[in-house]
Amino acid sequence: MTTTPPAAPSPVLDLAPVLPVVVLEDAVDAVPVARALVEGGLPAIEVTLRTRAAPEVIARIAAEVPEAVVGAGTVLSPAHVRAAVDAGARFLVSPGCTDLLLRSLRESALPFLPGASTASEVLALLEQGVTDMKFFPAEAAGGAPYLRALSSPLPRARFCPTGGISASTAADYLALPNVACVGGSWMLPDDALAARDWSRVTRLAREAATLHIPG
Ligand SMILES: O=C(O)C(=O)C[C@H](O)[C@H](O)COP(=O)(O)O
Repeated sequence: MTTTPPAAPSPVLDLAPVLPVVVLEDAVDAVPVARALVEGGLPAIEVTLRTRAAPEVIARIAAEVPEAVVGAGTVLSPAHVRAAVDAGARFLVSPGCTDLLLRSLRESALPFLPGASTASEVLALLEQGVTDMKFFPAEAAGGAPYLRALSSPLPRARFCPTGGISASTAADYLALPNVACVGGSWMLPDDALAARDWSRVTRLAREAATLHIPG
């Protein structure tokens, strides 16, 4: 049997109470969005690989917004890991995990947050030495009460719940002992992005950044 060293706890989880999830169709918006988020107090930024523009979005933020810590989300395959690393991503996030993906995430040498949503998936990651995870899709999978129920039998797992979380539900998650930060896109409403209303993004980011992490 091979033993794998434990994955280092992800410093990304400790940068701010909220990890903004950015989906951009046009790389021209990358730098203003990142600056708006950083100005609001959210330096860690997850750019999902769901759009064609995503690698360029990551590259521009990495090059032009040094105060930001930009990572890639929706990392589903070794090819995505390579694309994210090449673009300059500093952390990797996936909605779920497989052995193949976990191997590739480890080989990247970047901090990573693999997704899990059941006790068995969490246990499988713990067995691999991974303690920091994304709980996805957070609201649809059972929300804060579900995640609280996982904390008693699986106290070593630390989560960034993401998926369907809003400004009004984020605090419920942050009150849990097994939550380090929450992810979401609520500070980037579609209409604000369409209008390029960066001051509104900053305002929403600032509200998110001041959410309290108990203890
Ligand atoms: O594609 C992925 O890997 C994702 O990361 C999905 C995101 O977690 C959600 O799109 C963000 O959740 P919302 O706040 O509901 O927008």
